[in-house]
Amino acid sequence: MSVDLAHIRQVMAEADCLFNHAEVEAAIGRVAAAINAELAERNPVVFCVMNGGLVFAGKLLPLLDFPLELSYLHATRYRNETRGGDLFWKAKPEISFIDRDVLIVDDILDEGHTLAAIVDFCRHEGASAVHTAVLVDKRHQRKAAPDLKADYAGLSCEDRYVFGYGMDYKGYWRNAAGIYAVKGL
Ligand SMILES: O=P(O)(O)OC[C@H]1O[C@H](OP(=O)(O)OP(=O)(O)O)[C@H](O)[C@@H]1O
Ligand code: HPA
Repeated sequence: MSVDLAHIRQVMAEADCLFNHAEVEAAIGRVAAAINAELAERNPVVFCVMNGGLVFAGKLLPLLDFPLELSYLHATRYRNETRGGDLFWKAKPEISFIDRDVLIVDDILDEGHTLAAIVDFCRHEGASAVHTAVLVDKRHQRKAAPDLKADYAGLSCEDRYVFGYGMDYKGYWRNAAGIYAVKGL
């Protein structure tokens, strides 16, 4: 599929900045402090949810000051689109986490189907406790379950399609150094 780079550039030029670099970094610092306070003695396996969780995990991990193991998994529901579909596992966890605490790190809790499915998977596969951290929780009433929340959420954003800090618009702008909302979405 060919990509219209002019459109991709225009989306950034017209986007609304919801959180600038300093605001996002401060939020990541707060999440790290909370995790340090609560999980330091739990010897967790931290799973970065690819691709979106990459930037958040990369910023968060050096701020955690206790022993942990790192791995990744890749589950996707959006596949470079702006609407979610069925969850598709591109890579299931390879490291054993039976009887271990697991910390799932992802960029965004939107409708929450992705996080809920990953949490179910980890519990089913024998994790003793599953903790969740997201950079952004999107505010709306369409959550997969009404009480669905992450244990740690850096920021709460309005109900718009957002990108930056790992989150993509059509596969682009995961590298944006702030969190932006697409004009009109
Ligand atoms: O709460 P939900 O509505 O389920 O959406 C959140 C998920 O969607 C995005 O992943 P995506 O499917 O786009 O895969 P990607 O991270 O590879 O872009 C994001 O990284 C979350 O994992
Ligand atoms: O608003 C979003 N932006 C980027 N990726 C996403 N995945 C779910 N919601 C979003």
